[in-house]
Amino acid sequence: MPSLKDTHPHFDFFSADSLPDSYTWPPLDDHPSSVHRSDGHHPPVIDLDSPDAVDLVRRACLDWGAFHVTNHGVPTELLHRVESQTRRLFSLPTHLKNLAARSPDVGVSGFGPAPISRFFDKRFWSEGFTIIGSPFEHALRLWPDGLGHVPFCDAMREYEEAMEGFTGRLMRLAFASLGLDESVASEFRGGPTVIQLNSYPPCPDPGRAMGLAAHTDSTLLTVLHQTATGLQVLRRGGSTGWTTVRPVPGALVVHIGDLLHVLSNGRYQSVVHRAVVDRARHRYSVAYLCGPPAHVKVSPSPTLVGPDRAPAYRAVVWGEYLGLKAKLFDRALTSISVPCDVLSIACFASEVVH
Ligand SMILES: C=C1C[C@]23C[C@@]1(O)CC[C@H]2[C@@]12CCC[C@@](C)(C(=O)O1)[C@H]2[C@@H]3C(=O)O
Ligand SMILES: O=C(O)CCC(=O)C(=O)O
Ligand SMILES: [Fe+2]
Repeated sequence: MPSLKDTHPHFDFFSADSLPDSYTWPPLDDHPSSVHRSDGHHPPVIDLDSPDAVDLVRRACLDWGAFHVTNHGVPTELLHRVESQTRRLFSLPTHLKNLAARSPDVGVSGFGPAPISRFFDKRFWSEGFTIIGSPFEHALRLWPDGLGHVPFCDAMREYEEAMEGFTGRLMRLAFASLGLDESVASEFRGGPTVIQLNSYPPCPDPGRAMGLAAHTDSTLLTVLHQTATGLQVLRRGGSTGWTTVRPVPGALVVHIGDLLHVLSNGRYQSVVHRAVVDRARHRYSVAYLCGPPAHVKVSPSPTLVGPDRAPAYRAVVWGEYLGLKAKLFDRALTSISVPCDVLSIACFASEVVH
């Protein structure tokens, strides 16, 4: 079984009093400690029970590709429990973490740097634990006494159930906001569970370290639970640089992923985001990555395609798209876009027919 040492030589984040060269990035000008923005410049907070929720979601998706949600129905007690089990997991000693390291031959689940880290020369100041399906097998290796894994697995299973309900509601809202039939959203429910636990230890030089580099998620939607500052988003079309998404107590953050970008034929763009780190605070985040069932093809919705609006992307299933992301990273979405010459032929053909 490969250990973390094989895939990513272990580095003790806590004993470092300066940044090693392999962790030193060019200065992050937009690090929250050096940027002070007005309060208006922030992804909106949407009350899911608001009668205007559909319009608010449409505006947020068009303007930001990200928003906060309150009244989401996920119990506060469960959010606390998931965060405390996440802390418990990352505070395990390295020799135990090595027993549950991600192994490329077996899959993506387990401890390791975020999979996209291999596209960068410099390392991320973070650790990740990816859960695909049940965490039971990995958790039993970490807590071999027969009981230690129970509170961790219970919290993750309950979170998964709560997220299935919540993302079902969100997908219906997103469909309605695009003018699509809400009932079709149910076809995209029930995909494999993917939870990404992230840990960002305190860092001696946060302005030159990167928690998680800029990326979009390969999902329909991602729900992020964060209680400390660190998430930043790029507002599409704006020239305003990185915006720090400060945690809103009790709210969950929602990101548009690449597959909703495809389904909406580019009307809703996936949000580019990253995580930065702090000098004093150890930050944790929990991402629930919502994708479609394995066999479901995602393509631009026929309702959003017409004679004047050709499909901008070809159909793709989640597994294939994840493979493209793992190979091409930020060129994955472009790799499934329909080239312009094909588009103009399609437009011409439809003009001839009509
Ligand atoms: C289903 C998945 C999405 C993800 C790759 C993965 O196979 C499991 C981990 C996910 C994650 C979480 C951190 C950011 C991200 C870009 C990464 O490196 O791993 C995402 C991947 C993704 O959305 O492409
Ligand atoms: O920790 C964060 O704020 C971002 C995490 C994230 O982008 C991810 O897990 O995909
Ligand atoms: Fe992400």
